[in-house]
Amino acid sequence: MPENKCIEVSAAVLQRPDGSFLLAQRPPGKIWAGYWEFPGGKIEPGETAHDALVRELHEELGITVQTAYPWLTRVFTYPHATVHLNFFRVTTWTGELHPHEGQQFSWQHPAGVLVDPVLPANTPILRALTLPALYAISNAAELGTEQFLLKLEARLDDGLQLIQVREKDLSRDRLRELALKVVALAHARGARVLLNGDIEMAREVGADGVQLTSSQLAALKLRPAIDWCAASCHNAEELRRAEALGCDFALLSPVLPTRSHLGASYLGWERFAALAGGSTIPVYALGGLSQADMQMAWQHGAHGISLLRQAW
Ligand SMILES: Nc1nc2c([nH]c(=O)n2[C@H]2C[C@H](O)[C@@H](COP(=O)(O)OP(=O)(O)OP(=O)(O)O)O2)c(=O)[nH]1
Repeated sequence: MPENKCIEVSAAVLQRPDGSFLLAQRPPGKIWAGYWEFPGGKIEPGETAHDALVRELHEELGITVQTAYPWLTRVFTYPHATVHLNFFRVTTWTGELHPHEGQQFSWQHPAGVLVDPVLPANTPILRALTLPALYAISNAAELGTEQFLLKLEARLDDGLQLIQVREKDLSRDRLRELALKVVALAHARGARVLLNGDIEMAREVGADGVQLTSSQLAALKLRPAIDWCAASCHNAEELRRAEALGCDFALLSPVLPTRSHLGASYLGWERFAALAGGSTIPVYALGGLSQADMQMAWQHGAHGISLLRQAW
């Protein structure tokens, strides 16, 4: 088989409301037999990635896909070929799961996958699945620190899992103080915190990661050594840069007009979809949104949404 052969593949992250997803074991006789993967297969000539997904899930599992959101893509080179994987999140389907090709299936949770081994191309995909749909941005600037911390506690109790501390008006000392409190509250409830723009302080306060500003993204030659590294992007060039730097996910904004940038231009959902489509890292939609926009964001290729005022 020629080395440069690139196989187009569609794969489904079949998700249940509790967040668990289905993995399938590759059957004997196939390349990488015994390895666990997301159900799917090769795109046939003339098919779209979505068509192939629907066909494969019908053939392999006997189900009919009802809702499939385009999510991530990934190119990976195996000794046998290079694969271009198109991952969809499938949230509704009809029919009972029935293994038509004799393979094993297992529902797994993002917090800890218990089957082994998983196809090597899928490692970052499993990590991306640990990211929640909602990414909340702090708003101590408008609420005041005390009020913000009270609201944060309540949201954490409601299940908030990912927070960005972004307070441009605070002095470094006040920001450190706030970030330490946010990290303590969040970690007590298993939530993660990223600090905007300050890699050193993110480490100092024990944050889980850093949210790079677009100017940091442009200037950095290497991904900062910290568990989670996200980037704030506004166009295709910045998104490609975030992917190339090895960022774990991106924010893409502004999707809609926002109160903080009145009169500024915004992307709109079609442009958002064109930019986020084909991304190799999860993209959160940001700007002028509310929780009610989640479905819209998923339909346009977002991993989820990021909220500032509307989060609290
Ligand atoms: N289905 C699937 N394939 C994956 C995943 N990750 C990954 O690297 N791959 C690779 C393995 C294979 O090289 C390729 C899929 O090809 P395949 O041989 O399974 O496709 P198929 O089901 O159409 O098989 P066949 O009809 O040609 O036998 O993509 C994944 O999560 N799901």
